[in-house]
Amino acid sequence: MAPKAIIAPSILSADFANLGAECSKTIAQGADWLHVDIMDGHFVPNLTFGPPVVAKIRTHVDRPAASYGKGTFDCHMMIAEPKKWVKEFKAVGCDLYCFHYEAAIDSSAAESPHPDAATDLKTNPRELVRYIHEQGMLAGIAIKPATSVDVLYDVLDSPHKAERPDMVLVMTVEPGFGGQKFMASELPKVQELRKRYPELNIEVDGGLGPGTIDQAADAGANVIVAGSAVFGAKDPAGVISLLREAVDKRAGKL
Ligand SMILES: O=C(CO)[C@@H](O)[C@H](O)COP(=O)(O)O
Repeated sequence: MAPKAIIAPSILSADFANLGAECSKTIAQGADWLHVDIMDGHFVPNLTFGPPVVAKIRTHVDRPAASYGKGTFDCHMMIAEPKKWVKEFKAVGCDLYCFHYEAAIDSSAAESPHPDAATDLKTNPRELVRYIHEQGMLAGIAIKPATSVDVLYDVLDSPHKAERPDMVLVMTVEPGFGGQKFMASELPKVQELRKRYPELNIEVDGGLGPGTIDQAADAGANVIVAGSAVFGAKDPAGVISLLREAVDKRAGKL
C-alpha cells in the first residue's frame, strides 16, 4: 500500500514580497510541507534564492515535530554542486535535501571547492545520501525528464539504510520554471517505482493541479508539489484537500 498523501506547495509561485506570510498561510490552509525551489542559474536557467532567504522564512513556519511532519522544508536543489550546500541548508532549517542525480554525477560542474564541504564535491549518489543523513536531514533524489528511472536502482537498493534516499522526485516538467504543462510521459517512471518500492515516498513536481492529479495518483505518486495550482487558486485550501483526497483514495487511506 502506498504511503499517505503529502501535499507540498511550491513557494516559487508565492508572492515573494510577502514570502514569510505566504508560507505560514499555506501551512494554515492545510499544506503538509513547503517545497522550496533552489535554483542556481547554472543547473537550470533560472535563479531563485539561497540560505539567507530560507533562514528568514523558517522563522514563519514551526519546525516539524517529527520526520516528515507538518512544516517540513522540502528543499529541491536545482544546483550544479549539491554536496557543497548541504551544511548551509541544514543550518538554515532545511529538513529534506533533495538533490538532482544529474548534478551529483556530473564532475564537470565542480568548480570551486567550498571550505565546509567534504573534499570531493562530486560523488556518487549513495555517498551524497549518506552525507545528507549524517547532517541530520532526510535525503531525496530527483530526476529530470530525460533521465531514465533505472539509474536510481543502485542507490535505492543499497544494502545500507544510510545510503538509501527517503524520497524520489520524478520531475513532470523540465526544471526551472513554474506554470508549465504537465508531462504525462513521465508517469511510467512513477508506476515502475511504486511497483518496486511500495513504501517509498514518490514525489511529482510540475503541472500538478486538479486537472492532472488523478493521473499522478493512479501512477502511485504520494508527495504532490503544486505551485501555480495552489498559490493561483481562489480557494487554496480547497485545492490542497482535493489533491490529498485524490492520493489517499487510491492508496486506500479514505
Ligand atoms: O521545480 C519546479 C520548477 O522547476 C516546480 O516546483 C514548480 O515551481 C512547480 O510549479 P507548478 O508547475 O506547480 O506551477
